[in-house]
This record gives sequence, C-alpha cells and structure tokens, in this order.
Amino acid sequence: MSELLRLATAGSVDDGKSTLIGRLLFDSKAIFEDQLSAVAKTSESRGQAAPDLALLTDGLRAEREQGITIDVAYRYFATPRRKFIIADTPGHIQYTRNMVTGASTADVAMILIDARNGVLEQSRRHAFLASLLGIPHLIVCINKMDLVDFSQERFEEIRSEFRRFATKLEISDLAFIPMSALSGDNVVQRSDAMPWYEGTSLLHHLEQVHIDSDRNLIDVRLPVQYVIRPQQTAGTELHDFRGYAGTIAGGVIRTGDEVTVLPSGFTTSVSAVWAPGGRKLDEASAGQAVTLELADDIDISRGDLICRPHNRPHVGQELDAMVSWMTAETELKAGGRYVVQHTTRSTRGVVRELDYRLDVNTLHRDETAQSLQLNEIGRIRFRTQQPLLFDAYRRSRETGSFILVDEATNNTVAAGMITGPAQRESHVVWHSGSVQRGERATKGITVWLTGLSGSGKSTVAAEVERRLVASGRPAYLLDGDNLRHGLNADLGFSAADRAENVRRTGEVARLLADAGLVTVVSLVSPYAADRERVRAAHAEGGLPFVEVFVDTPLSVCEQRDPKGMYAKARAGEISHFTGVDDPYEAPESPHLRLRPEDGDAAAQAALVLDLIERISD
Ligand SMILES: Nc1ncnc2c1ncn2[C@@H]1O[C@H](COP(=O)(O)OS(=O)(=O)O)[C@@H](OP(=O)(O)O)[C@H]1O
Ligand SMILES: Nc1ncnc2c1ncn2[C@@H]1O[C@H](COP(=O)(O)OP(=O)(O)O)[C@@H](O)[C@H]1O
Repeated sequence: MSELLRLATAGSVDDGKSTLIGRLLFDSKAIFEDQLSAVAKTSESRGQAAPDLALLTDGLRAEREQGITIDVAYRYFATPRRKFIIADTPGHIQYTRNMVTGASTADVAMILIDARNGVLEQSRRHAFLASLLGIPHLIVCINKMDLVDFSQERFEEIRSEFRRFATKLEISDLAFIPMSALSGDNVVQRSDAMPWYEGTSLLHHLEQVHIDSDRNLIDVRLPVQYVIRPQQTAGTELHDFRGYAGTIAGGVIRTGDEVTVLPSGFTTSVSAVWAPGGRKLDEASAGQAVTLELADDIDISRGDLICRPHNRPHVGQELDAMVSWMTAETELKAGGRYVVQHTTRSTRGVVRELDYRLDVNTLHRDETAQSLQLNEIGRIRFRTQQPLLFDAYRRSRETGSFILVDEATNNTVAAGMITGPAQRESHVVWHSGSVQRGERATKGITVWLTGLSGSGKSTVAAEVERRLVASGRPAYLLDGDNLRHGLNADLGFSAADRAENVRRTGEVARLLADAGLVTVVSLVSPYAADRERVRAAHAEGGLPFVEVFVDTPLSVCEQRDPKGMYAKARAGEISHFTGVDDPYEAPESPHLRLRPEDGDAAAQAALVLDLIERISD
C-alpha cells in the first residue's frame, strides 16, 4: 500500500504545530541529512542543545518574526506504507481563508490542543471548519502532555469537552492522541510515559486510517476541461481523434459505459478511456485525469459534464451555499455580483440573499446579519447567469464547491460549499386526485418502528413485511439503512439531518399508505419531536399511524453489535452514535412496545401483526 494521504493541520499559535510536523518528518527519517545538519547548526548557534525541530518547517521565518504562521505550506514525506502531504494551515486569528484553501482536499485534519490550555475557541473553530469542509477523519492531538505530568485525567477531561462540542458537528471519524511533540512521545513511537493510553502513535494512526472508501465511487462526474478536436495541420493528414479531457470528480468510468452529457442531455457510450501520455485504460476513477472517446459525435464544450444517465447532478441557476468570506477589502452583501468558478465552468452570478451568519463557536445562526466580513461564514442564496451542474458538497466535494472572484480586482473573495438547489418559496398548488381513498382495493397504514441500532427493528420489520405479503396484503418496508443509500444519501447524523431523514421517510410512508400499502418503517428516529411530526402529518391526511418501540436495552444492543458500530463508537472512532454519545428519546406511550422477553424476532413480528390486524378491522 502506498496511497497518498492528504493531511491538514490546525492549531493555535503556541500549540506546537511546527514542532509536531518537524517531529513527524524527523522521526520518520524523512529529512535529508543536509537539511538536518543545517538545523543542528542553527540550533547550536543559538545555544540550544537539541535541534529545534520547528526550524524544519516553512513559514518559520515569518513565524519567528511575527509570532504567527502566515500561509499554507505543503510538505511531503513518506513511510514504507504511505506517502503524505501535509498542508500546514495557520493557527492565528485570520485562519479561515488558509484553512479553507489548505484543507479542502484533505483526507485527515489534525487539530492540536495544548494540554495545559484545553479546548479553546480556536479548537472549536477548527473542528467546525473541518466538518464544514467535509474532511472525513479528524485527529485531536492533545499535545504537551509532559507539562501536565502525562495525566490521564487531564487527557480525558479534554477529550470529553471536545466530544461534547463535536456531537453537534458532522464528524464521522474522531480520534484522540495524547502526546508530546517536543520529546516525541506518541508521535512516531508509542510512549512509555503514558502506559494508560491504549491507542497507537500518531504516525501509526496516519498509516492505518482507511481512506479508500472516502472517495466517491458512485456518482460519475467528469467536468470537461477541454475538447480535443480533429485537426489538420499544414502538410499532414487529418487526425480524426476527438476526445474530452478532464479530471474525474467522482465515480468510475469504464470503456463501454453508457454516459449522458449535460446540459445537452445526449446519451452515448464510452468507446475508449485514455490516460495522459496515450495509455489506454479499461477504467479510471475519481481523481484521475483522463481523455474519453465517445461512440457518437456530440457537441460538447468546456464546462459540460459527463455523468451516468440515471445519476445526474442538479442543473440549475439558484442554489444555497455556505460561504467563507476571504477578504478584508470588501464585505459580502445581498446584491453583490461576482464571477463564479465551479468545476471547469465559469459564469457570473449574484448573491440574492444572506440567510444567516454562523457563529462558529456557538453554532448560533444570526438571521439578522446584513453582511459577512473577513473569515466569517454564512449561508447565501445565489443565482448564476448560466446554469451550473452541481451536487451538494457533502455528496461530492468537487462538484459541490465553487469560488467567487471579484471581477474588478481578480481576487478570490469567497469559497463556497453548495448545500443544494435553492429552497424556493412554494408556488406549487396541491392537486387532489380523482380516486378517493375508499375506492382503492386495500387500506394503507404506516407502522413505524423506532429503537436503538441493533435493537432488532430491521429484522422484525422485514418479517412483518414478509408475512403480510405472503398473506396477500400489499406491504412495503422502508428501512433507514437502505434509504440512506438513495433517497437520503445526502444526509448524515446531525440532529438536523436526522430530522430531515425522518421527515422524508415519513412523507414517503404517507404516500405509500395513501396508495393502500402497509408501510413498515424501520428507522432509529431518536427524537420524539421528529416522530411526532410524522404522526401529525398522517393524522392530517386521515391515515392510520402506529408507533412501535423496539425496546431492547442498550446493553443488549451493544452485545449484539451486528455491524461492530458500538465497538467503534466506544473506541471513539465514530462520534454522535445513538445511545453512546447521542441521545435517544424513547416514546412515552407507543402503541406497542417490544422487549427481548417477548421472544425472538418472529414472535415480536407476530405482536406487530396482531396490532395491524386490530387497527385494520
Ligand atoms: N451516528 C450514528 N447514529 C446512529 N446510527 C448510525 C450512526 N452512524 C451510522 N449509523 C448507522 O445508520 C443506521 C441508522 O440510520 P437511521 O436512518 O435509522 O437513523 S436516524 O433516522 O437518523 O435515526 C444504524 O443502523 P440500524 O442498526 O439499522 O439502526 C447504524 O448502523
Ligand atoms: N427479538 C430478538 N431476539 C434476539 N435477537 C434479535 C431479535 N430481533 C433481532 N435480533 C438480532 O439482533 C440483531 C440486530 O437486529 P437488526 O434488525 O439489524 O437491528 P436494527 O433494526 O436496530 O438495525 C440481528 O443480529 C438480529 O438477528
């Protein structure tokens, strides 16, 4: 394995970031001898006994002069297992711009915390930015442990404080490592000074972190960068090669695949995939630069996008986005006009509205804000002159991000992360159908199973569906896990996303129940208010709704742990996992409560069927 890991670092000025990076480079033997001796010499001339590892990192001079690291510096190193690129982003107060530029392609973000100071405002900002930028893995390096006597208690105190904040964010993989970058404890080698720490060293963790599955291999997206046309140069024959070149932003493209070109919508197939240098490939995937030949001659230009016929990005001119404002010269306001650069397309656009400014420390949304200043983050509604071909950022970082450029100065003024097509005010009228509910062959009902992960919801729900269908009653299972692969693929596990997950699933259940199906829903749905909204929506539509609480105690779910999720959550590898570090609000008066003492899944399913029977009478 020698895949590349992109690493972004963030920390406050004195957290010891440069020393940590120096230590990583030094101890992993990645430093060239001559650089090392230069460092030794400088350190010696300053009367320091040991080489000052901070001298190995760039931004050093500036840091020494101003006490800050000023720009993103990239550093490369390798171990036999992996290659690494470190984007060293600054920790001082004007951090956002550089963190956004340095970290937007990172696989891992490393946040440094000085064990003496604990979680600071900056640590929270950095964690928030890492989650906003969709960096899949976060490592919290609790540094300077030597200055707190390698205290386990202190480490755990900081860890729980950080976790409390992180539960409000979308961070899927969170790890904590106690260390001393200065003396090298737990950086490359595990330290003897902290026998209570059971995890691995930082470098070992970086070598092991699994990033393959972070790449989006599902949504095929190739923004066309340039078109190679048939040409005739003087005195030569006509080359009839026509190809479309670009870097694959997502998915896997194979020879023979059916593809659609947007915005025209023409569908054709891939007749060849070429790598740079003219090597023919069978397939290529996200991150690779390729040239495609297509079976049909279609009019394609730069800025078009190649995707699969049944998996297309949004095409539109109005979108909602989170933006980070990056200049002190002007501010962002409604009405501001900019050039938008999005994938390989560039067009003009206007800020229609500033919805709110976000306080990254408290996550409070200030809806009265009129502008964004340097380093501030807010949500805007934006309208472009030409349609963009985009995805939500959380689904695809490449087709979900853009920058705004000030036409007058040519400066980049903002980085944007698209949340989705603009949620317009509704001008849609409700049409009532001509078929009355009573005219349908069967009567629908929604059966909602809620409970912890591993409580048995899916197993019981599947059995209920199977037995209903076997008995001739139309039924359909909506399983949370499965819906998260399609309808709800853009949602994570923050409270807001879970609410949306429950809302959408509730709406689909309502439609299916209206169509006459017994709709069996299996969803953790941990918040009582979200479930209540679904119940109310059914009541409003005159549709029966029953709530079944799969009341399996946490300890039993954890013992079953069919997907190993609890183990991961306990190890701190995933955060805000329901029951572990995220709440589950049990229903107070469910229509039915299933407990382990009721027997196996089949016995529990029988109880649910009895209930359905009673209600349907
Ligand atoms: N953080 C976190 N919390 C809870 N569950 C998590 C989380 N991350 C992943 N998973 C897996 O996703 C499944 C729950 O998805 P749901 O759509 O039912 O969740 S919810 O509606 O938001 O409550 C759930 O599967 P089930 O065991 O089938 O419930 C988990 O395996
Ligand atoms: N009543 C039951 N008694 C014992 N084990 C059960 C029961 N119901 C489900 N299980 C088992 O518990 C595990 C988790 O069930 P599952 O349906 O996947 O839970 P969830 O719906 O929360 O994802 C599975 O291995 C399943 O076989």
